[in-house]
Amino acid sequence: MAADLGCPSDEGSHRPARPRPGSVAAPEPARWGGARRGGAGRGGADTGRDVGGRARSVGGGRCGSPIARGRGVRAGGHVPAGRSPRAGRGGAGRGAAGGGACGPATASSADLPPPRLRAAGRLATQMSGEMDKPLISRRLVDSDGSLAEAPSEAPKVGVLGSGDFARSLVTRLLGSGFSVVVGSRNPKRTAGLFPSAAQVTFQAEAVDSPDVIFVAMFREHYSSLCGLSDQLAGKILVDVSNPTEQEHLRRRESNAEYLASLFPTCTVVKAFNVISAWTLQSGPRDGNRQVPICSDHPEAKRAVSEMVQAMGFMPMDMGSLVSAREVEAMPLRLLPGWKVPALLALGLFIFFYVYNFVRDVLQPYVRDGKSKFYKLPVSVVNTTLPCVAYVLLSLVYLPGVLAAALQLHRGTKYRRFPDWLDHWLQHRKQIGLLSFFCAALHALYSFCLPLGRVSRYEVVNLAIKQVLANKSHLWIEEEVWRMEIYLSLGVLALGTLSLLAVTSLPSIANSLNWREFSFVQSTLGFVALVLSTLHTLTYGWTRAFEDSHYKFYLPPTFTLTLLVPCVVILAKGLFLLPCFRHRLSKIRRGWEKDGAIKFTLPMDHALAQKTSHV
Ligand SMILES: NC(=O)C1=CN([C@@H]2O[C@H](COP(=O)(O)OP(=O)(O)OC[C@H]3O[C@@H](n4cnc5c(N)ncnc54)[C@H](OP(=O)(O)O)[C@@H]3O)[C@@H](O)[C@H]2O)C=CC1
Ligand SMILES: [Fe+3]
Repeated sequence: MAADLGCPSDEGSHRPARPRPGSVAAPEPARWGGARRGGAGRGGADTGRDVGGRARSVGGGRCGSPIARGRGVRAGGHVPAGRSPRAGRGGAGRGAAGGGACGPATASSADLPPPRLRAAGRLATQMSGEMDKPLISRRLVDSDGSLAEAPSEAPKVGVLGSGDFARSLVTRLLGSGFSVVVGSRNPKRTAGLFPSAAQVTFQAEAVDSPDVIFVAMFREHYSSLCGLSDQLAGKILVDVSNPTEQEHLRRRESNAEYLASLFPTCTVVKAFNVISAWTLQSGPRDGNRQVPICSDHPEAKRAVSEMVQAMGFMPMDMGSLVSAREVEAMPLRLLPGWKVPALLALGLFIFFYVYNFVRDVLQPYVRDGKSKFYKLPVSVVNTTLPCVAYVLLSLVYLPGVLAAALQLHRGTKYRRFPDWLDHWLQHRKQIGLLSFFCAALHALYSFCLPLGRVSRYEVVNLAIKQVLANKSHLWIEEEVWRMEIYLSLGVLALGTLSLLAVTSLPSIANSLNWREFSFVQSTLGFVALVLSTLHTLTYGWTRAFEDSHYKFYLPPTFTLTLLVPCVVILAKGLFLLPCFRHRLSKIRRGWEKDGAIKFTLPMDHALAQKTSHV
């Protein structure tokens, strides 16, 4: 908490001595015209006036779209003092008591000067006007491809810190049409790391003019900014930080809330923490465009959201600053939703691998003393993978069958499924993708089998046997047909599974309507299950009925794998019978057996009318 930190409230004494303006800043581009950054007139106050003036003229009427203008007006509107929950947090009591918060003792967010917020609104408005421009604006790119010069009318944004994240952020901000001032403890050392269009200066100077300041530093260094609390008052601080997993578990308070408690006169917005420095630099991609944002101040949130959009990302409103903890947990998650399916796949793999090992390796060794341990790396794995793929695929469709059976039994769809079934239904996509992964590996292993020494020796040995037995033509018609059908069905099943996997990608799924999506996932998925079953049956052929294939009294593996898929296929077939199908479709349209809602299908209604006078 703030109190632990004991940030000094006599802010003046801690403020670092302001450097001689212009001593280390990036070389001033000639085209900057009115926006004076360097030379004798580059002092903080001057810069502030320039930016303020610019913002005013932009807010006055040259912003982009009418929507953006409308937003800008709202954003710039008067904000009632009591609206910000921060007002309660950093109030006079805490300040007067000289608590942990940095800055003037009596200040609170209720005192946020409206001009600051108006400027933020104007900034957002101006930014949204830039949204339809390319991410890396042409005029910013030097002939050598580097970012050179920000346009003079660009809205100004501050960035504190000069690390990896700050550098990528600055590059993207410049490329999106912003003017950026970077605040560093040692600008001389770090200036060369930034594009020449960025102004790199001391922290105290950097926070003077911008209304939105990104704090691209680690949490433990936030308190070192306490000396700037006077200058930061009323500004929007964007917290981009991420805790480590241990820090997240140990601390109850999010980094953003901690920053807000240190600077009660500022408005803190949590954003960009889920975007890596690399993504910022290389530009947003489909899968990671979303930027969750939260803040207690709607106007500040809107201003940052529009910046996010201007930078090519998609803002996602996560509510007030209490959500920051949840937002900070997002990058810590390791493949959420995959844990149970992955454990299931691993469990099945171990089970079938051990089963195949006992049958194919241990049994010949124990019974005949034959060493078949060479089968462990490829052969046993390749017998195991299709079993896992096949069972997993049937487990994608089993919960749907169970849910239908439950609805038929209950005579309603308005009762919750048990939790385990709910979770199972939610994990079907991951289970399906793992099934596809195992099937693809099975195909690859099968392709590689002829490359191994084993199959080469087997072919040669068979040929020698044929020669010794004086046989010139080995051709078993039934075997040939079995293998041809088996291979063809396998390829068809894998092809259908690939289609399912591709359509589960968000970018493809979003381009399909609901009917198309459900046709692919439900109908084609079921076709894939049937094809896999036929593939397994042609592999097994008559082996299930031959004693020699029951090793240690264990049935062949394929007979085990057929159990669940056959149940699913039979149940699906059963639900297609008119009596079940009709009842199920009534239930899914809201009909209940004994409940309050009596639902009559239009057809029944017509029938009832026809027969009512009989
Ligand atoms: N890297 C990434 O991909 C991502 C990072 N983040 C977050 O961004 C923030 C910055 O990360 P990153 O850029 O990687 O970290 P770095 O360590 O590379 O940079 C941190 C910067 O903080 C500045 N700083 C200010 N005061 C201090 C101080 N007292 N001690 C040390 N440094 C100080 C330094 O700049 P100077 O010396 O110029 O003052 C330094 O360059 C972190 O909170 C991180 O969680 C979030 C998402 C992704
Ligand atoms: Fe196969």
